[in-house]
Amino acid sequence: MTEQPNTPNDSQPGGVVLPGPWTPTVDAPGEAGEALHGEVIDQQGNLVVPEPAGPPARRAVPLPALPVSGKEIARTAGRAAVQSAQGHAVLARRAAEAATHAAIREQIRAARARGDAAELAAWLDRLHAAKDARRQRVANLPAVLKAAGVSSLAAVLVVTGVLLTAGILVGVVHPVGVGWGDYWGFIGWLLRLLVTVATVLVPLAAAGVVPAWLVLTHRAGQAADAPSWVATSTEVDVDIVVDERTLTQALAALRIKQITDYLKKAPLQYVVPARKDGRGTYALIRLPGGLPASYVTVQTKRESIAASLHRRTNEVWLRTGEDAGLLDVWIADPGALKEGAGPYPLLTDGFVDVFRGVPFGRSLRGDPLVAPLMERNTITGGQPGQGKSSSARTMLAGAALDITAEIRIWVPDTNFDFEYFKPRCSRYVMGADDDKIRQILEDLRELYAEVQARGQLLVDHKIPAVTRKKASEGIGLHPLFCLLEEAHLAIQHETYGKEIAQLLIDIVKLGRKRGIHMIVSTQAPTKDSMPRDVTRNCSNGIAYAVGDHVANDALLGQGAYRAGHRATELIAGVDKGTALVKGFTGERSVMAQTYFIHVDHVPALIQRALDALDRKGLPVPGTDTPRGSGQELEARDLLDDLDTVLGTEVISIAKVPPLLLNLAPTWAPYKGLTGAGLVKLLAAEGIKVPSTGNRFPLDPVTVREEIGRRATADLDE
Ligand SMILES: Nc1ncnc2c1ncn2[C@@H]1O[C@H](COP(=O)(O)OP(=O)(O)OP(=O)(O)O)[C@@H](O)[C@H]1O
Repeated sequence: MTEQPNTPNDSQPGGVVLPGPWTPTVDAPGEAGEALHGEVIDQQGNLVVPEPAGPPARRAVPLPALPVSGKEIARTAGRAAVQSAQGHAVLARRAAEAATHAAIREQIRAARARGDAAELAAWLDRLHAAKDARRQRVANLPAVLKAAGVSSLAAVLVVTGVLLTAGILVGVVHPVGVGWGDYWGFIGWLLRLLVTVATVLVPLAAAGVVPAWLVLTHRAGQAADAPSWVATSTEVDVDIVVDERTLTQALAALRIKQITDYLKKAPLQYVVPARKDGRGTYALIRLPGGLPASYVTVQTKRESIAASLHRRTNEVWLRTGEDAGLLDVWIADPGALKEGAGPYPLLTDGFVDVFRGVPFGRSLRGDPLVAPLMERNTITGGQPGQGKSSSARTMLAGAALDITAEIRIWVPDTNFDFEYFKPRCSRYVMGADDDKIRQILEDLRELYAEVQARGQLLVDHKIPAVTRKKASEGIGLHPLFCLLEEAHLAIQHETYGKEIAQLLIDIVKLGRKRGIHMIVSTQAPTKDSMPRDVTRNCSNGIAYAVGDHVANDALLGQGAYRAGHRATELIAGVDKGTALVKGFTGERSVMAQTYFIHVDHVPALIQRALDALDRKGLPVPGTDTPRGSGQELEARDLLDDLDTVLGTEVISIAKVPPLLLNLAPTWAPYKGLTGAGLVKLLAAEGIKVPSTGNRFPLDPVTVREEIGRRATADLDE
């Protein structure tokens, strides 16, 4: 029987890998602590609650300084009065909604529209419960009033009784003869005191209540449109309250005929009325007249809706709902993007099971996002300085905290971004010179050989893909995470680029089922800088601000731009650390804010992983196998291979690549090799193929002469 991939299991070498998306614990995997799903626990066992994000920052809207005329002042006062009046209507409507249980009824309508029977039943129960509770309150009202009346009467009687008794004692019984006159004088003084207190307090209370009421109604009235005759040119830019009314207005402003005609007859139908959803407002709208939602989700309409609602375009999210006529709307609170993802949850504590994914950031709505890793590859791209390296660092930090995972990092450039990962890596290359790129090529050849070897292991163990259990058995199927940073620099290298590109293609195609995850990072993927077979095989896509739809679709999938999934709307510099990601949730794409791990925080994090390995007496995964050994690392010589496949006759160069491929079918450089490519390779070996009649005939004698020349050169040396 075959096993299900990605089934967590606790029988790995090095101890128990604890479940949970990133399963932080009080100690290293396999040690004392019990797993707590998705919660971060500090060394003392306390739950670490991430700092709550502050309130959304209001954008300051610079207004030109205009001279304020008397007319403007009058209009401003008029507007305040009108809004206060409108506020009464708004409050009355809210009261009516509360009286009719409107909020519950909305949920009932939504559940009915979704066909969610369980949800519908639950909301119907809630409606009945709310109605019963109200009925009960009304039924109890006479008793309550009666009780209040009885209590008041009793209080009056008690006070009167006390005063009378006091009067009798004072006026009649008292031995020193304090008379009735003094007693009535005292009662009169008491009454005057009460009247005085009342005359001071009542106007004071009235003076407070009226302004408070006006402020309340004015605020409520801001949600309604004031008439144009009280509009001024110096209005403050108030936030638009996103509700059914403002959404309808925004849709009406699109001037789409079906919507305009429909609104003349009836209000728009809100399957889910506008309601607070995370850091924004959500609504589901049934578009009228057979209008497909895809007509509204396009860029220009989205911009227009954003303008109507005083939002940035990337704060407005429109999608086609469950059927073509349903428009799914989510509008971020102003400035919600600026809140960021908050601190990385495993900064000081916790470990990970990579089969459950690693912490990545938060969605725009504010939900935590986990990057799935197993059976996947990741491509990340965007303009310089937007956060590509940082997101790769975040993913690899997670991987490093699973002590069963091996990590290999290649940076074909001179930068410090990943230096602190070095002690946790089995292969690490950083540098831009030819030697470094050649080392990267050799490491990729080695990795490709490992892909092949792991394929055989899957066959031997009769499993279609690596599972947690198999990954933990120490049979060479442990999770392996590789990063090729600034991949375009390696792929476009004059000498080694072509082979690197071909190896990448083969590795991303075959590696994922074999427990190998490749992260390729680049700026703007084009057909020259990133083979399409690589982008197509990366089911995780992370797109920071990109310049055009080509880069967008290379990162987020074919057709993403047309369907409105656009990283082109992110603004370079402004939206640092914010990316549109695909493959992380059930949605086609989601706007994500990445956890940012400063380079200086990496050493402690890596040390935690090393300590955990140490406690288990385990080496850093992969470091016990020296480079290039352990696996059958092919090293072929082109001229020797040509000597083998060529006969004695001159042959057209176009016919040679299939012969080479036939000789070494798994040798990456021969895959996809063309006649023109072979001409270039031979030129690099010092053999010039003539173009004669555009046939480029290859003379085997030339090849064998070169082999002979090298042999004697070796002897000469
Ligand atoms: N998630 C984030 N939150 C906050 N700031 C971030 C985030 N990611 C990146 N930054 C900021 O952006 C800067 C650049 O990030 P990073 O080096 O990851 O960008 P890059 O896209 O890899 O750039 P380059 O292509 O030049 O290497 C960081 O130093 C940091 O200040």
